[in-house]
Amino acid sequence: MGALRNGLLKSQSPALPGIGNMDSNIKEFAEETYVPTFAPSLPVPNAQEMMRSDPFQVPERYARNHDDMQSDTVQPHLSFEIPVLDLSLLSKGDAEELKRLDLACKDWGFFQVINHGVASEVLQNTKDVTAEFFDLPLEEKNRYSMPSDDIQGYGHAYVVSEEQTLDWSDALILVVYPTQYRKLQLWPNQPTGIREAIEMYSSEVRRMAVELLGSLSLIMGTEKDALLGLHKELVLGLRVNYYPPCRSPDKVLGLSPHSDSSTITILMQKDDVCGLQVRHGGAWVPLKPIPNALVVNVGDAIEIWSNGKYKSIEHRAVTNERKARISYAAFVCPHDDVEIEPLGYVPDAESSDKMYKKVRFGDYLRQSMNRKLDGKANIDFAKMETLK
Ligand SMILES: O=C(O)CCC(=O)C(=O)O
Ligand SMILES: [Fe+2]
Repeated sequence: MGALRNGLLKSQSPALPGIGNMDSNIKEFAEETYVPTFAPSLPVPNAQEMMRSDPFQVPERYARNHDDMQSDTVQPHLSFEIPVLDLSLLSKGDAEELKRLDLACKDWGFFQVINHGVASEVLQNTKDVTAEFFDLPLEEKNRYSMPSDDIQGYGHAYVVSEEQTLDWSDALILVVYPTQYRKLQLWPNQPTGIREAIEMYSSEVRRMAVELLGSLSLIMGTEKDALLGLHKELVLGLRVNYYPPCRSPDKVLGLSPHSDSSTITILMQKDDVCGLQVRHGGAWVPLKPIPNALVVNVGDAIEIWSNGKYKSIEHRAVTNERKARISYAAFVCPHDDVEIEPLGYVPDAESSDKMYKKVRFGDYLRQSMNRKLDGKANIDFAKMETLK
């Protein structure tokens, strides 16, 4: 059975202590249920504690190559060119806004979304309660540590060797949808209300994702519900990134350059600290937060489905000298068993030749999670041999 290749079977969902009205959303599984695991990651020191114990040190494992860092070009004046789209117009099928979406996905692979319909209280509550989580003593947070075989829980992902340069961040990673994939033993219980906040925020993000998939289907020349249907089941993983300040921000990176393996990623970030940078024309462009807007980026799955018309753009996070930064990346993905390949009828596709072969999404995702974050290297797995 393909679905069981990378997962595990459990006969019952775990107990749900203190989860309040979330219980009603969770089915009782009398039968065996597939719950996927993703990839192992080597344990590394906690970045927040490291900073707390000695704010002036940058241990060798975190220090980036000086020449590489110096040769990076950052172009802050281009920040204002990153498109801002209105979801309420997109959802109504507004032709002009759909055209702008097409350009945004072609030229930038990144855009900010306003009028998305997620109440500002929901955004703020999620930010407040998760910030409180990261302020808890390490011992409390470690109750939700990632197990040795998976990257769900609190810890670090994508660490595959003792030699690789480490990112200046910690993360809490949880699969939220479908509900039967939840590993609730890794969902924090503290501070009060954190589970409900994650549930509420994720359900809003999922609604947004469905609307965006509708608009993307239209600009890809197909029926509005086509992309959602292709997912078989919408999988949503939430990664909350905590970037402690760094007194030498030019020596470290919060998150190494990478593209996301998802279909799309919906990202919330703190309004008052800049950190996200997007690759554009060979330079890095800071994505300046618009209060209450959410950021969306094209993931590898859309690049493959659109035969390269829409590109999953490399991005990275830099650290701030004084302020911690928290970002919330919701990765919207197809079911593991979905086979993705160029759709074939995307208008104005870059090439009429197929640039990507058919890949099972679960295999694609796991090969990308079993390596360090490394620019656009993931997508080679799906490239036609002749194009590698
Ligand atoms: O912190 C950010 O803004 C970027 C996060 C990100 O790219 C990710 O988690 O994949
Ligand atoms: Fe990312």
